[in-house]
Amino acid sequence: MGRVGVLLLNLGGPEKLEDVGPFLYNLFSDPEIIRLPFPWLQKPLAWFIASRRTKKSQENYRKIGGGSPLRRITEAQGAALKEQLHALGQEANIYIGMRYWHPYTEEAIARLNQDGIEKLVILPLYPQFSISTSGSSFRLLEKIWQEDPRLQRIEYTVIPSWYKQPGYLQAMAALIAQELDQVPNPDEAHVFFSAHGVPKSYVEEAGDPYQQEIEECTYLIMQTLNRPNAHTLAYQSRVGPVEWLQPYTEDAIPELAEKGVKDLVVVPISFVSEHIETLEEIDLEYREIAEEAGIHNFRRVPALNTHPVFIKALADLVVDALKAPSIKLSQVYQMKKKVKIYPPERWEWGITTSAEVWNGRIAMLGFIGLMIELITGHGLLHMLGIL
Ligand SMILES: C=CC1=C(C)c2cc3[nH]c(cc4nc(cc5[nH]c(cc1n2)c(C)c5CCC(=O)O)C(CCC(=O)O)=C4C)c(C)c3C=C
Ligand SMILES: [Fe+2]
Ligand SMILES: [Fe+2]
Repeated sequence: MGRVGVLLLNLGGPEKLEDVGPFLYNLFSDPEIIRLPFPWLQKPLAWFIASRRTKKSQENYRKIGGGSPLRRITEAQGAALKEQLHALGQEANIYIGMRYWHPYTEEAIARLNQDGIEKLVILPLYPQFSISTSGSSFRLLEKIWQEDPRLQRIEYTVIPSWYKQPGYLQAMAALIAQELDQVPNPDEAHVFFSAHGVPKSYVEEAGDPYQQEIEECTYLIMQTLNRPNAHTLAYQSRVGPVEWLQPYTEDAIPELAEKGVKDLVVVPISFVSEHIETLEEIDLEYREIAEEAGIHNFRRVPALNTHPVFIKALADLVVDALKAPSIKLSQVYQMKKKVKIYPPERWEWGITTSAEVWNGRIAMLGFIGLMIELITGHGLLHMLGIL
């Protein structure tokens, strides 16, 4: 086998408070994060939303020490993975490609090109697939691949999602068990899975398999845990005015308290590292909601970070992927069957899918304009500097 590389894909996070604005701009510039009818509107709207959100987001990052720990943790995961692969007899270089902050995916690709990597495993650090996370990174990679002929010589394979991997499930179950055993009556504690949300339309209209993969993952973790505890799944971190997957974490916690739950063990399920949504949103915001609602024991299961069973699971995924028939970037969306590739782009006359898509887009544009006018007191054209 030639020189082997593993490309770890992740979201990225601002390292300093000054990074928050440009990080948010990068995030909202992604059409997989805000789906807009007209591409030309993407950048101005990204700038607008990022400018409005920066201050509040900076306050949250300040509460967790002034920046995201994501880069440091992902680098530690990469180093541990390299060591574990070596122990399994598989030498490999590890590359980290972040979607919205340093080290960017483009930088990782430039480095693996320089190193002369001949065989590459693309492994997103998201256990479940979503259009907005792994899907967005895969789309970016497809574009980079098309533009760089050198990459076409690399034999690569993609791991689309891996939430069923036994080692991953065991590591999650071990961390949950450890937390349950800290409460006075472990069997009475309620296990509360809090997944990162996505807009409901991603699942219902665009066919994102995310909700189904999260639900199945929750079920598999509870089976692996093999304890009698009751459990709930809810979704956190909603952004913007549209409906996201329900129930929302901030509503589900007081509802459980009302039903008499006193001990709550919260499990962050969509992400394998500590980040702002665990350290700030769960540990500070949801804890306050829970305590006000009468929950005595609020415990949060730590993220997997460099848990040895988890790192072994990642190494097993890589070793298995190197042996299996390769999966191409263009195949991922076919495998995640329900995902529609893109809405039809060409106009067709009559009551057609295309007409409905365009009607929807025009309505959406009107809606965005109205929202901006309501929030700011100025019209969209005024905001964009056109009027
Ligand atoms: C699997 C995890 C994630 C999904 C799904 C996801 C979808 C999604 N996110 C936003 C908007 C924001 N996300 C932000 C930060 C952020 N998001 C994830 C993970 C998922 N996002 C992580 C791990 C992080 C934190 C990185 C870090 O700095 O530690 C932010 C910025 C923070 C803030 O201002 O609240 C935004 C905004 C949307 C709109 C979306 C689905 C469409
Ligand atoms: Fe997010
Ligand atoms: Fe948040």
